[in-house]
Amino acid sequence: MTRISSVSLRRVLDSRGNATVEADVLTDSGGFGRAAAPSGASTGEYEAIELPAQEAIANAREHAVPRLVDTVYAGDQRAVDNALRAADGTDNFSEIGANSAVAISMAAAKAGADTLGAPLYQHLGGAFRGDNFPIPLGNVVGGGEHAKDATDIQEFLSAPVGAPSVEEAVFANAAVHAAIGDIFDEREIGAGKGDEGAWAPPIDDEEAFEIVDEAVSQVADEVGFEIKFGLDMAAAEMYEDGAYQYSDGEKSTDEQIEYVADLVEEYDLAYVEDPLDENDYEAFAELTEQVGDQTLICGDDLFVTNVSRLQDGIDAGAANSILIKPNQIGSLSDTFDAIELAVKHGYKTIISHRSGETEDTTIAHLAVATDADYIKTGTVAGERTAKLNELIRIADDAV
Ligand SMILES: O=C(O)[C@@H](CO)OP(=O)(O)O
Ligand SMILES: [Mg+2]
Repeated sequence: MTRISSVSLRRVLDSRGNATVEADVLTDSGGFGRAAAPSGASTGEYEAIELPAQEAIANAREHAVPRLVDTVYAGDQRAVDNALRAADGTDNFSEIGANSAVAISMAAAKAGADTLGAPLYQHLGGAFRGDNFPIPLGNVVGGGEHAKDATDIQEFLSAPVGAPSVEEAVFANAAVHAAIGDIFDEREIGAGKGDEGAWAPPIDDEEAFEIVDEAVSQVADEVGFEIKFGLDMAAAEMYEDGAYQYSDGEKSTDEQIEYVADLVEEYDLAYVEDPLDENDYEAFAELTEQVGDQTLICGDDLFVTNVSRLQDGIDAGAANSILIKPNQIGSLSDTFDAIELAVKHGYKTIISHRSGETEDTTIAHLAVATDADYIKTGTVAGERTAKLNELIRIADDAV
C-alpha cells in the first residue's frame, strides 16, 4: 500500500537564491509526496549538518535511496527515518546531509498521507490529535544575521495572543507589518527587508522597540483583540569574548540577564527566544527563574530540536519553551521526539521556519498535527505566506 517505489532528489532555489534539496517520494499505490529543506543563517553550533545541496543529493542517492525503495513503507514514519539514520551512520547527518534527510523524511510523510487519503496534519497528528491552532509569531522588524546595518536584535515578532482565529491572527500580523512601514514613512526612515520579509531599518534597538510597541497597540485597537510582541535575540550570534556585543557596547552575562528582564517588564513581552548564549544553561535558568512566569523563554540554538540538549535544559530549569525546526535535527521522527519530551515537561512548543525557505508548507501541518502553541513563520513574502495561507486552509478544512 504505502511501500516506497521511488525517491528522486533535485536542487531547487531557496528564498535567498541558494541551492537546497527537494525530494519526491512515490508509493506502490501511486501516493506522492514532495518536500524541500529550509536553511538557516543564524545556525546553532549543535545543529545537524547541512551539506552543499549537490553533495547531499549524491550521498543520499548512494546511501539512502537504496535502503528505502521497495523496502520501507511511507506510512511507517519511524521506519523511513530509521533507514535515513542507518544510511547516514553519523549522529548529525554529516554523511548524507540533514538537508537531504529532512527533505526525504517530509516527502515520505506526504506520500504516506496521500496514499492513505488524509491531509498531512491528520496523518501526522492521528485520530486523537487536538484541534487547537498555533498562534503565529510574525517577524516584523529584523536585523542581526538576517539583515545588514539594521537592529542588533535579530527579530521583533508580533504576537496576536488574543486573536479569535488563525486567519485573524495572520491578518493582524500583516497589519502590524504595514503599520510599521507607515511609521517609517512618517519618520522618513528608509527600510529594506531582511531574509524573512521583516523590515530591516537602519535604526537602533531602542527606536525599534518604540515603533513596534506603537504599531502593535494601534493595530490591537483596530482589530479589537490583544496583540503583544516578542523577540528572537539570537544572542549566541552576539556572544563573543565572554560578553554580548551590541552596536553601542557590550554587556556581561549578568547585565544581559538584567537587560532582558527589564525589557520583559517594560514591554510585557510575550516571548523571548535565545536571550543568552547556546552554551549557557545556567544563565538561561537564572533568567527563567526571574521572568519565566511572565513570558516564554525559548531555546532555539540552545536546544536545536535535540532531545538530549532539551533534557539537559529540563534538568537545569533552563527556558520554558522550545523552538522546533525539523532541519536542525534531520527527520520528522526526531522532531516528534523533541516535541513529546517538551510537552511532557510543560515546555511550550513553537514550530519554526528558517531564514532560507521555499514554498514548502510542511511546518504548517506539523504545527496543527502536534497542537503546537505557536508557529514562527514570518508575516509577508511568498515563502512565508505559503505556510500562513496553508494554516488558514487547514482551519477552513480546505486542504
Ligand atoms: O533564528 C531563528 O529562529 C531562525 C528563524 O527565524 O533563523 P535562522 O533560520 O537564520 O536560524
Ligand atoms: Mg532563533
